[in-house]
Amino acid sequence: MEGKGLERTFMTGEVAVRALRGVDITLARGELVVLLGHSGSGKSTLLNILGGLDRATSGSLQFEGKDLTHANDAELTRYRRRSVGFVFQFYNLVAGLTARENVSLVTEIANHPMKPDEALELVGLGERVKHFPAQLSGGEQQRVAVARAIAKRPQILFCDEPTGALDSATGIHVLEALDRVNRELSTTMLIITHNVGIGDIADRVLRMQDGEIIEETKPNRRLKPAEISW
Ligand SMILES: Nc1ncnc2c1ncn2[C@@H]1O[C@H](COP(=O)(O)OP(=O)(O)OP(=O)(O)O)[C@@H](O)[C@H]1O
Repeated sequence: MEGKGLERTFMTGEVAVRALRGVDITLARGELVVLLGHSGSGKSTLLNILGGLDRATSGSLQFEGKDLTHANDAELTRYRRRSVGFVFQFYNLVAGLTARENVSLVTEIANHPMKPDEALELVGLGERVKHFPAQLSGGEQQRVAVARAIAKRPQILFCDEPTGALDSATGIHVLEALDRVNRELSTTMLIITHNVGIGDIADRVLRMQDGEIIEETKPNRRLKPAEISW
């Protein structure tokens, strides 16, 4: 996917906040990219635009040869539904449903979904399918959220601070689940974090500041999540 010259200005009363100031970004198929940056640098704004949750004020956006720049609401909804998965900091699971049922919410409306148990197996929760969210740790709940996001086999997964609410040891299990999904399903991934250490599990690291990408690095070797700490 490719964004060019992306700008996003928010108007709050008379005040204009330029959250994105001309971002060029390309995500190759199957690539795992980590997006670093301090609070307020524009990471979530960029993710929301790439994921079709928001529109750029100017600039262009392409996905798999399709132009999303001028997509209407129905086209953006179709793009999100068919092609995109999201994982957010807070897991947003339905408390009254088991892990399996939470994943089924998505697989029932998708075109070629995995079986819920297969998705839960992939994130290491094969033994927990009948548990309710309250019976799972924070890291396990986040892995259910990952299973839910990938069960419809999206081409691209956007993760906004997926380990933000977790301690390092638990967060690593979530990153292991993401890493496995990326390798086994070749799902393209963009992971937002302000945790510099997480950059070591990526194919490529981008750093944002004041609405711009100011640095791009390619680690010599992509580390396994178990090899990092923060
Ligand atoms: N809906 C909105 N209305 C007005 N201003 C907004 C809105 N969303 C974001 N902003 C502003 O845009 C800038 C970038 O915000 P954004 O949430 O993208 O940053 P971030 O890097 O994701 O930060 P964090 O790490 O805290 O989530 C900030 O100055 C923020 O206040």
